[in-house]
Amino acid sequence: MLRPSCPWAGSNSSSQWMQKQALDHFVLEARRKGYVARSAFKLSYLDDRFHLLDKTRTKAVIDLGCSPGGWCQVVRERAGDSCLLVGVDLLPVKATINNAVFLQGDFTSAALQGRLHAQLDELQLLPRRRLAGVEGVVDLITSDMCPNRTGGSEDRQRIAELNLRALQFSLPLLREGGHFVCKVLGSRASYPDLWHAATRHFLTAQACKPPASRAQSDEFFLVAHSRLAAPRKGLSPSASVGLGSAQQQSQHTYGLDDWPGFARRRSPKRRH
Ligand SMILES: C[S@@+](CC[C@H](N)C(=O)[O-])C[C@H]1O[C@@H](n2cnc3c(N)ncnc32)[C@H](O)[C@@H]1O
Repeated sequence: MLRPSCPWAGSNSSSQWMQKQALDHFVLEARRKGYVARSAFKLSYLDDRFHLLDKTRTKAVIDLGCSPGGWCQVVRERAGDSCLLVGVDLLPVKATINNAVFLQGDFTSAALQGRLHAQLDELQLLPRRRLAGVEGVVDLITSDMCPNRTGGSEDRQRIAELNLRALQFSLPLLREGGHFVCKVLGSRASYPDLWHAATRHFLTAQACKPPASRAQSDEFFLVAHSRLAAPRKGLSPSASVGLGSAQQQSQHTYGLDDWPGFARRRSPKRRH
């Protein structure tokens, strides 16, 4: 959402946010390239760096927290039209994406997860039984989900819990060699359980800050690359595989998200 109407304009923080958006390089670039959100450049960067998407190999992607649809646009662009794409968000998706299924609701609710499993079943994306055991078939699961932020340390805890649930949900669905990416807040110390699980189940795990992620934000992305056939044993929570700089991470304070959910809820119309 690039140029929202702004019924709440007048409060300092929202007009500051609008000013920042108007001048922002990535907002202008997103508008030029037809992305519905500047966040598209975060996934593009992560893909350039970690090779998550491929036109011939990527057959199925799940995007949690997908509204307004910037990441889905990047998936469609980079994985091609035949890649199955399922998105979930509390809010409706604004982008028009061919051959994609969107489910609106709270990812953490049993009802939404039931609908999601039914949808995955219909698309034949549920784990398959093989002679050697059960195997997932999804190539990439992303989560840019971010609960509305209060600015306190509980934000980090809430997103860490949400991410852990997303990873627990994702592990059985991902094929061997598949990837999991999620937005994290703060340094690795803010999400020890998530980090531990990522390093056990994937070949590498790295926290990365794309240039499109605002410098004043404590947002990073955890990229868990290449799901292992079986989890590593005996890895302590402090073990590091491809660890980003914790010192660099801890310099960042809370900042604004891209066109955050609470704002979109108040202003459903998008103007071009
Ligand atoms: C930063 S935005 C995602 C932007 C998206 N990646 C894009 O490029 O367009 C975060 C989204 O997470 C969604 N979200 C937060 N908590 C959620 C939950 N429990 N279930 C589903 N969606 C959630 C919000 O509604 C919001 O749209």
